[in-house]
Amino acid sequence: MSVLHNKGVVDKGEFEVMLTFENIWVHSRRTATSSSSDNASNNVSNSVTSVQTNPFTPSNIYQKWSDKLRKTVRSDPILPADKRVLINGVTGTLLSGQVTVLTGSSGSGKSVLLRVLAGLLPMSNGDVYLKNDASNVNASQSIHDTLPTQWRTQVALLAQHPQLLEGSVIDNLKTPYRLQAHQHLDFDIDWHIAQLERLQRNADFLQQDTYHLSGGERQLVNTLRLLQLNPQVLLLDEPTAALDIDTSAQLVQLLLSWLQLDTQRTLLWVTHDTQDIMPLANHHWHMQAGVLTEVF
Ligand SMILES: Nc1ncnc2c1ncn2[C@@H]1O[C@H](COP(=O)(O)OP(=O)(O)OP(=O)(O)O)[C@@H](O)[C@H]1O
Repeated sequence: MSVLHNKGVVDKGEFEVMLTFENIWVHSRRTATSSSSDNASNNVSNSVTSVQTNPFTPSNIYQKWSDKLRKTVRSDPILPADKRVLINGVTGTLLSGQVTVLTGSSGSGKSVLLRVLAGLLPMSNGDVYLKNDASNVNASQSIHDTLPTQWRTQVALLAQHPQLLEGSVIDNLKTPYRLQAHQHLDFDIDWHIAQLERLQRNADFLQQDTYHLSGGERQLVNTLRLLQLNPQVLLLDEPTAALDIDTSAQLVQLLLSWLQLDTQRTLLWVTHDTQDIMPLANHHWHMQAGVLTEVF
């Protein structure tokens, strides 16, 4: 039976709760309004109608298209700001040492959920709790009571499109240590060389210019840059989407070995390709139109 110790922290048998989220809602924030489109098209049409004589002049042809455009704009439902629901009251728990796979069609809200959990996107309602790393007892910290920079040292998001800086691979790997949140950690080149060996690359890779890296190699650098910082929760947004079969398999192995090396880690893995990671999944969640369901 589950036992609630503190808010957001529950024992789940042999596994510990690393992260739990409760009743999360996210609404879209619209910045452009339909009325401003109307005004814009009105302004154009006003200036055009003042010169109409020949129906085949460019300005009259423009007028025809402008009228058509205005009709299209008006036929759209006009939603007030904060009306569209992107995430619909979702709740879930990530357990230690476990891989949770999240599937769902394009635009269903998977990336939005990951960004909320990583503290990169504000939620309209709800809470996220992280197991308190410094404590042996079952206590947790809320995302609302934690500095974003502090939160992101423990809950890391591996984005779909890696952003690397100009310079060498090793320059990029060292970059996080310049941030205050990671200044207590030391860059460990031997760890990187060992990981590169597993990825069938030698130490020369560290000196390569990131400008010349392939999409797959960029993702590998991005992954190593995050893993070296030892987050408790790793959120993966389609990490193998741009990789060939071999590199994809290597990355899956790298991530799973990393997970198994410490019992205080968990993975939430968004994917469309259920062949690479699904056989290894402990849990499967599915998202549809912002609603999360547990498949197993
Ligand atoms: N910051 C934002 N503000 C408003 N709407 C957003 C924001 N981010 C995403 N959306 C919208 O939320 C919906 C869900 O987007 P999301 O990126 O989570 O989809 P996804 O399930 O990850 O899709 P894919 O599998 O294609 O990556 C989309 O309609 C998107 O346009």
